[in-house]
Amino acid sequence: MTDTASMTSLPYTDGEAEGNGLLVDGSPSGLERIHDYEPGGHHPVHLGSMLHDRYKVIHKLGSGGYANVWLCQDTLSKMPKYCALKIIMAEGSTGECPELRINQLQDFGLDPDSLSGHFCLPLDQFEINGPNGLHYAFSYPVLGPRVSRLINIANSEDPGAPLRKMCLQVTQAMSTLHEQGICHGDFRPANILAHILRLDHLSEDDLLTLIGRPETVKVLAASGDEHALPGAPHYLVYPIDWDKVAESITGKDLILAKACVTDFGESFNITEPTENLGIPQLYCSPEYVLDRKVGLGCDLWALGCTLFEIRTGRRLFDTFDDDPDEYLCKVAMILGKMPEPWWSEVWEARKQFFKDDADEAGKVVEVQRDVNTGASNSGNEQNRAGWPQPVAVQQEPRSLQDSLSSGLFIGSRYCPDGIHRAMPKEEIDIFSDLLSKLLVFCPEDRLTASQALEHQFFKV
Ligand SMILES: Nc1ncnc2c1ncn2[C@@H]1O[C@H](COP(=O)(O)OP(=O)(O)OP(=O)(O)O)[C@@H](O)[C@H]1O
Repeated sequence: MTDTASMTSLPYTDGEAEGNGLLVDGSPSGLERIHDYEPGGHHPVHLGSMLHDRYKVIHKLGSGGYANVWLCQDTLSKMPKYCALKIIMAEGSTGECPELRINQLQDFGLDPDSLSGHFCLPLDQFEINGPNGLHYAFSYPVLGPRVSRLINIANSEDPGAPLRKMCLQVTQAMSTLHEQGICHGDFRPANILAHILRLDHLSEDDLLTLIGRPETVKVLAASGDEHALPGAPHYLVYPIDWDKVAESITGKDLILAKACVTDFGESFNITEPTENLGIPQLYCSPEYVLDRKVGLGCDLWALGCTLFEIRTGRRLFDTFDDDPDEYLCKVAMILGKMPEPWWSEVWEARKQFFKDDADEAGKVVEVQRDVNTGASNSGNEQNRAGWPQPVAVQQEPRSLQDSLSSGLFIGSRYCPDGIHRAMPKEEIDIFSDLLSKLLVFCPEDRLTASQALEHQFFKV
């Protein structure tokens, strides 16, 4: 059990009356939701279980919105061999499952061989029939933490060089995909993981010494007793703590400065664009937020946000929640006034935050608002509780250079003040130039991924 888990005295439930009535006896941080163990939900898995008569469960790699990912040993192999086994919830295991998108793209003519250097492609695919229904399962190569929080690299003497190298790799990945007529649709750091050294020669015991032994938390019935539900496990497993691995003497060399894009779930053929992008607000291009326009430009905007995040460990347009107005405010504060008709007509709430005209320096000018009520003094009555804080009181960055000037910062519970590294002035200038050419309001004017590869930033 983790420290936080052992400090918690009452069983935890992550909602009101949960469908399955189960409780987690500790911290839910990093875990899948316990009430997702019900018909249509997750497949219950225990450490040591054998799946598909082949994959022995060793540890947990993570969980997402519709799947758990387990570190498994492939027992078909005589030598130790490991994989990441992604088990999709039963209700997601249909023909619409995003994980199957790679097969559809292949049917369209996508060449997986040309992608294999940059993308994490499935090795095996099968079905599991369990108490909660039928689940699709996919095995993948085992990867490490997301590329925007590589503590071992941030701690190194010159983190700039490896981080720029990873920026180059993700730009190459996007360029390869776009050359094949595919828009990724969900390009962001959470979907880009670092490669790790091969684990395959290690015994299970040596592997667990390296990555840490699994920590678990009990799953109980509402009464506090053991439960007897066949559709739920008796404990949940906390995922591998990559920060801890990166801080350890043996683990710090395990994680490599090599990026791998993991997710094709939102990808589409550019001749048949989807109507809705699945990418979170933080990485959405303004033409999608304001006009619902979808295309390669959305990927290029997301690439700009992603490069910033890889190099700095911080989000460029960081917002408190998914509020589109707050997001557009952040964008305008850094990139300036948006073109028409967005500024005057399409972005309806804009007048509550910014004046019509920019100042002499071309910066947007905020409408003065009452900090306590959020009401603007422009006479507009539409303000309401919950509007974003007036941006002026937050000392917001006013340009890409400002945003970059705080350098690299990664928070970690193993380092109380976080890890901070300055970025040289010359690099700030060159990097802000590249970002300014990707984060252009008009999608047609953005650098393409292959043009971006020619930028000076990648030659520093
Ligand atoms: N091949 C892999 N190697 C190591 N860890 C992985 C791998 N694939 C996924 N993970 C880990 O598992 C977590 C969940 O995986 P993933 O994001 O694919 O699930 P999901 O349900 O598709 O998520 P989402 O909510 O983004 O749809 C990831 O955040 C990552 O930490």
